[in-house]
Amino acid sequence: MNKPIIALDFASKQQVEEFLAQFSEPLFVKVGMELYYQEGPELIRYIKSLGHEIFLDLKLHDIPNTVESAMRGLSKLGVDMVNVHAAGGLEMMKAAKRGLADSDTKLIAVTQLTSTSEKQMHEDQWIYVSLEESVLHYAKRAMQAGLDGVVCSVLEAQAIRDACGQEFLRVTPGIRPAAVSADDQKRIATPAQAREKGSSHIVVGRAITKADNPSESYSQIATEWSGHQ
Ligand SMILES: O=C(O)c1cc(=O)[nH]c(=O)n1[C@@H]1O[C@H](COP(=O)(O)O)[C@@H](O)[C@H]1O
Repeated sequence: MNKPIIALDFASKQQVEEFLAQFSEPLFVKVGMELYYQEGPELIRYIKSLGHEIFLDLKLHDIPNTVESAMRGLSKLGVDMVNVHAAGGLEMMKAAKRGLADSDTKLIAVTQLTSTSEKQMHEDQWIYVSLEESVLHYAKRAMQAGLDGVVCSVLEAQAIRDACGQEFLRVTPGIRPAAVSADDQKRIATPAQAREKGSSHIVVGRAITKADNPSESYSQIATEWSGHQ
């Protein structure tokens, strides 16, 4: 079972240091734009030096040439996973993969953000199919481009596994233990539902980072996710 990925949505290295000091085991952490735009590559090197796995979540979405060059730069960081927006298109996703050619970094594509409802997708994007159909379409395009998987919600994970196979990653944020509020997320599920419905990875931020006892919250979520309760 893959470790839950902890979203380090903090504003500074100091906050990251204080947070990570509460854990003794190797973790799988996600560095997103809030942190990376403040602390940059140096922070990635620091987290790697502690022995943690890293998902660098910058959600690239630009013309193919720009994305390829950006990925070539990111490939030197030696992170475990990076992402792009599938909405950038097949050519952009192929370009992103070319940029990572000399590294082992896994590349996944964001389908529809977990903060997006079907109604919002219709109103904002004028995509007039069901949300699941849109996510599935993006997943198939990502697979066609040679990517390793997608970011989706738990609600679409099973359909993607059926269509794209077990090896194609289904990385699912929007995870909320029953007692935690949904905040801005729309398509949410518990860690146990994620396991039952075919996620390959779960991403958890505030339910751990804002908990009174983050390490205890992490252990509970990891236990529920693994099914060994
Ligand atoms: O790519 C992501 O990681 C991502 C995609 C998505 O569709 N939804 C989503 O919430 N995320 C990220 O996953 C994390 C979820 O955080 P919490 O809602 O606090 O658990 C955040 O860092 C988001 O940026």
